[in-house]
Amino acid sequence: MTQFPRIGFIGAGNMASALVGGLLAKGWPTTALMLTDVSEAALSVHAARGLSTGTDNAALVANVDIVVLAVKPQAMKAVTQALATTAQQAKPLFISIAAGIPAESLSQWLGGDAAIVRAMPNTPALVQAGATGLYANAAVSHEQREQAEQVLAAVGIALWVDTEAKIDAVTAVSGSGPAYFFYLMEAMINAGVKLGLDPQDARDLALQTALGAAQIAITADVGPAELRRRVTSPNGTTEQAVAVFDRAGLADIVEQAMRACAERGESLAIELSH
Ligand SMILES: NC(=O)C1=CN([C@@H]2O[C@H](COP(=O)(O)OP(=O)(O)OC[C@H]3O[C@@H](n4cnc5c(N)ncnc54)[C@H](OP(=O)(O)O)[C@@H]3O)[C@@H](O)[C@H]2O)C=CC1
Ligand SMILES: O=C(O)[C@@H]1CCC=N1
Repeated sequence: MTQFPRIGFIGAGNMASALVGGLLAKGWPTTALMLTDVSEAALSVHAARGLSTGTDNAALVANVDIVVLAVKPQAMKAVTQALATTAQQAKPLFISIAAGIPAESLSQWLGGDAAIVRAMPNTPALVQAGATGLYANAAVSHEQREQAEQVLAAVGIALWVDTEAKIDAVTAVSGSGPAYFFYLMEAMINAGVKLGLDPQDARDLALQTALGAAQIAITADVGPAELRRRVTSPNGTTEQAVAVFDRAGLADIVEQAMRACAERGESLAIELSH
């Protein structure tokens, strides 16, 4: 296996930028990373740090080991169909990070029998704290599987799921997950201000608390339920807050939100797979 496979990103938006930023910080050589996009503005930040950028998606496919398909799901069919001839000649590994789009559709659009890994990463990849679920179709070789894992594990944790349908569940937990925590952060900061804190203080306290809670939950030898119990003194303050969450049915709301997220993955597949 090449030590650093050459990776080309088609689409240089939010998620590609997070992955590229994380890979660069991890020591991935600039010469092994390239990007294309229809938007010069999206490319300029990458060009400024010495990466090869351009607008010719087919030229990129012909020059890399791994193509990361990082355009919106709605753009995926047109982008991949335009690459079919080059894909059949170059036979790179394609990693699609798009929500919803099935590997079978991508393979067909790319001319058939394409090696496709579906990956569902998340934006904390930027700080090597990413969480990615991976699924490979039958055309992916053992070496390509290792390469895909090498790339995503460089920017966080990467785990394989055994059915493609589980990518929708990964999306609900970790792909979209950062947004849930940001939502909670926003709500806590706003509430802290309403309780009388200076906005900067509310922000610093809320964000440091999120960081600390995540770090302790990752390293502790007990689960989140026990960690919560350790914060919750009998007849104390936390108990009152958690009682409000329980009365509002917060756990049920979280489940409903995550089901809606996973179901959107399924409906994107129905809308966009033909
Ligand atoms: N954002 C996230 O947290 C996550 C996103 N994803 C997936 O990643 C994918 C990208 O999402 P995100 O980064 O948020 O989206 P963005 O819109 O930020 O990035 C997509 C980029 O692709 C460009 N683009 C459109 N058409 C083409 C084309 N023909 N050739 C090259 N580039 C093109 C877009 O340009 P323009 O805007 O001008 O159209 C845009 O700059 C999606 O499929 C999404 O499901 C997966 C996990 C997490
Ligand atoms: O919202 C979306 O559709 C994408 C996929 C996961 C995170 N963002």
